[in-house]
Amino acid sequence: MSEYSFVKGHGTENDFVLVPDAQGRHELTPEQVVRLCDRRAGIGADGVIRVVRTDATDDPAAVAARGEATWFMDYRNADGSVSEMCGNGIRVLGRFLATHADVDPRDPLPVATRGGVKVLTFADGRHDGDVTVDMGTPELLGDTEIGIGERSWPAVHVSMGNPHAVAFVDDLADAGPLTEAPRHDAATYPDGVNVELVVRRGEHHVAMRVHERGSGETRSCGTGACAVVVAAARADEAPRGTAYAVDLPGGTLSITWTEDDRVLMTGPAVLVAEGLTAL
Ligand SMILES: N[C@H](CCC[C@H](N)C(=O)O)C(=O)O
Repeated sequence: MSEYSFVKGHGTENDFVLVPDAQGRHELTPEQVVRLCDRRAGIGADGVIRVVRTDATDDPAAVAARGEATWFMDYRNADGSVSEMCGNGIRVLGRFLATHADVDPRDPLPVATRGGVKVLTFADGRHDGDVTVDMGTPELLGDTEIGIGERSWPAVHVSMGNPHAVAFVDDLADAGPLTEAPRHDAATYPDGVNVELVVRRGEHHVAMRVHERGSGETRSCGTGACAVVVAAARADEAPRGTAYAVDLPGGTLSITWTEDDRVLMTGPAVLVAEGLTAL
């Protein structure tokens, strides 16, 4: 077993183990990711983020982003599966780079992901404030349905680079404990899906729960909150540029679907510990 340095962080209590790997020497196996995420036998997290230079990995998304982004976010879910994008995680990655690498928080920070290059900006150019992520253009892909226990709800299929099914419910408690993946159409979601349940709290104000593909119910999901706002803004016929407040069990995110069809997500990012771990 070799030792790796790690940093533990979270964004609205969606938590991650970051593995700094600038030179691309620590490609992680699914088994290693599962061990890192184990909340008893490991450090514990909803996912793992390997932070690697785009010129130090042959991941196609990183190779395609060379010249545009120095850093690549290699995101894995707690079950070891790979995901295209992680909204809370990329804010935590930004915080790490602004405090541990030679990244100047006064400048926009492009980061390569499997869902394309995302640009981060730091509030007031400070390394310790909220982080805004340009999450790119959402895709509204039609209507679908999800099922939990005896119940089912219509849902909206939204992609933020990763797949989401957004269901408006009367009460977030209606679904009970989200102990297993909600039923969904396998043809629509051949690689699984992140499922969001949402209620309205006021004008341009919603609250949600999420069952994440590969991680189970989490306290927050950044891409999920973006998918929720796209579905809600369309249903509300809200003017583009309207900021929505999204309450999650782990905190609140501010999300805007802009006039040029991009989604901006703003929220906190907290580093809570760093150390060494055997893998
Ligand atoms: N927690 C992440 C989402 C991870 C999505 C992952 N579960 C997937 O398989 O797409 C976020 O803040 O966006």
